Amino acid sequence: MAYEIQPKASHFIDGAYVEDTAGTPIRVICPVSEEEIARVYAATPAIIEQALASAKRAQVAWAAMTGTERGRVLRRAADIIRDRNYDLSVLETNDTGKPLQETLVADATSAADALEYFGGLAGALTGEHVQLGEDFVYTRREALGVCVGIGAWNYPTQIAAWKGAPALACGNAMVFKPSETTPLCALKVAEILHEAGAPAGIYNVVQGMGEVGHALITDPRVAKVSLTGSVPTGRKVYATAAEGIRHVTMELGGKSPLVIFDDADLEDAVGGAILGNFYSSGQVCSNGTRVFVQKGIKDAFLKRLADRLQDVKMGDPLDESVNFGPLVNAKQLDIVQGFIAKGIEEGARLVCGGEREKRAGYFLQPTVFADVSDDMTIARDEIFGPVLSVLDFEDEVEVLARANNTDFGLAAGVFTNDLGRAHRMVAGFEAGTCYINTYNLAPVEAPFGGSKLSGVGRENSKNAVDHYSEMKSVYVSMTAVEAPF
Ligand SMILES: NC(=O)C1=CN([C@@H]2O[C@H](COP(=O)(O)OP(=O)(O)OC[C@H]3O[C@@H](n4cnc5c(N)ncnc54)[C@H](O)[C@@H]3O)[C@@H](O)[C@H]2O)C=CC1
Repeated sequence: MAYEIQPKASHFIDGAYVEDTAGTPIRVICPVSEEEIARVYAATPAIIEQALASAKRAQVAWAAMTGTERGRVLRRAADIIRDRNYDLSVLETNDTGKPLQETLVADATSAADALEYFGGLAGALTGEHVQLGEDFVYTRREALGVCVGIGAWNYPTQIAAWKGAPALACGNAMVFKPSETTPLCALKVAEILHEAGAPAGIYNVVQGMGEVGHALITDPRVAKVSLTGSVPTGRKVYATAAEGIRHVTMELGGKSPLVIFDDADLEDAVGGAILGNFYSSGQVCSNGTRVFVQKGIKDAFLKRLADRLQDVKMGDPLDESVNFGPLVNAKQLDIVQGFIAKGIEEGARLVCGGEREKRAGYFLQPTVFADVSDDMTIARDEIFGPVLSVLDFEDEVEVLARANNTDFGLAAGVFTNDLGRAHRMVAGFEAGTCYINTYNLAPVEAPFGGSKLSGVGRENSKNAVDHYSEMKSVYVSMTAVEAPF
C-alpha cells in the first residue's frame, strides 16, 4: 500500500506521531505541479522539549544494551526499508522532485545500507587493553548521549539514516531535524526504526527552520550535532556548537574539480561528467562542477557530451523512464538561473541548455558552459543545479594547482589511463573524497566528507564510529599506591 504524502502528524517523538499546529506552517510544494501536496508545522518550544526529554530518557537504557542487540534493531530496520523501497522511493520523489528512476536505487537503498552496515558493526565496537608492567589501562568506547542531526533537502531519506545509523549503533539517541524543504521522508525512517524495535525516544524527528535547529543545538542535554548543509549554515552551527564544546560533524558544500586528461577513455570521462553534474538535477554536494579538460581532448569531449545530453528525458519524475527532474523549489531555480545569467555576462560560452523549460514545474535544462576561466563566478561558487563548466588546461602541475585553488575541499576526480598520474593527482588533491576513472559513488563502507570549508569529520565507514562515541580511559593499579607524603 503506497504511503500517504500527507504525514499522520508533523513530528515523531517518543515512538509516536505528535502534532502541534501552533507551530509555523511548512508547506510542501510539489516541484512538478508547483502546488501544495502536504503541510507540517514547525516545532514549538513544547515539541522541542518533548523530543529532547524523550531522547535523554531513552538513551541510557539503549546504551546499556549490548551492541549486538542494538545492531539487530538497525538490521531489521534495513530489511523493512528494502521491503518498502518502492513506496519510500515514491515518497522521496514527491518530497524532492528527483526521478523515481534515481530514488529507487539511491535513497532508501542507501539508508538501508547504512543501517545494515552500522547494525553489523555495533556488536564489534570495543575498547582496548594497554599493559603497563603489572598495571594496565583499558578503554571503554562510550556513547556521547543525545545527538542532533540536521539535514539538507537533496537526500532526505539518506541523510536521516547516514546520521541515525552510526549514532544509534554507538548507543546514542537522536533528534533529527529534516530540511524544511523536504520534511516527509525522515518521519518514515523514524517510524520504521520503531517498528524494527528501537525503544521509544531513541530516534525522534522534529520539523522546523533554522530556529528549531538552533534551539536544539543550544540545549545543554545535547552532546553532538551533525549537519548536512551549506557553508554559511555550517559556520553558524559550528560556532553555536563551540559555545557548549559539543562534538560536530559538518558535511557542507563544494565546488569540486573533475580533471580529464587527453589519454582518458572518452566515453567514461563523459559519463563521469554527467554523473558528477546532472544526477539529481545537479543538486549533489560532491558534484565535480569544474570540469578541467586537457586541450587535446576538449573538442571531442564537448561534442560527445552534447550528443549524450540528447538522451535527457525530462518530465514527471514518477514516470520511471524519466531521467531528469525539476529543481527542488522556485528559490533554487532562481538561484541557478542567476548563476547562468552571470556565466553569460562574464563571457563563458554557453554550449547547451541554460533555459527554464516552458511547462509547469521547476525544470531547468542541463547546461554546459565552455571557455570558463578560474575567476568567473560559475567557477568559484557552489551552484547546486545542473550547470557544468569546462575549463581548459595544458599539463598536470598546472591543473593540480588550479583544481586546489578553492576554499572548498569536498571531492575531486581524475580520468586518465596513466596509473602513476592518477595516484599522483589524488595524492595532491585537497579533498576528502577522490575518484579515479569514475565519479560520485558513495558506498557506506568508505569514509565520506570534506576538507577545508567543506566540512569536519567523516560520515559512513568505521570512521563514523569515532564521531559518535568517545573513549574513556581506565587506569587499573595492581600495586601499592606510592604517594610523596
Ligand atoms: N557535504 C555533504 O554531504 C552535503 C552537503 N550539502 C550542502 O547543503 C546545501 C544545500 O542544502 P540546504 O538545505 O539548502 O542547506 P542550508 O544550509 O540552507 O540548510 C541546511 C539545514 O540547516 C538548517 N539550518 C539553517 N540555519 C540553521 C541554524 N542557524 N542553526 C541550525 N540549523 C540551521 C536548515 O533548516 C536545514 O535543515 C549545499 O550547500 C550542499 O552542498 C548537501 C548535501 C550533502
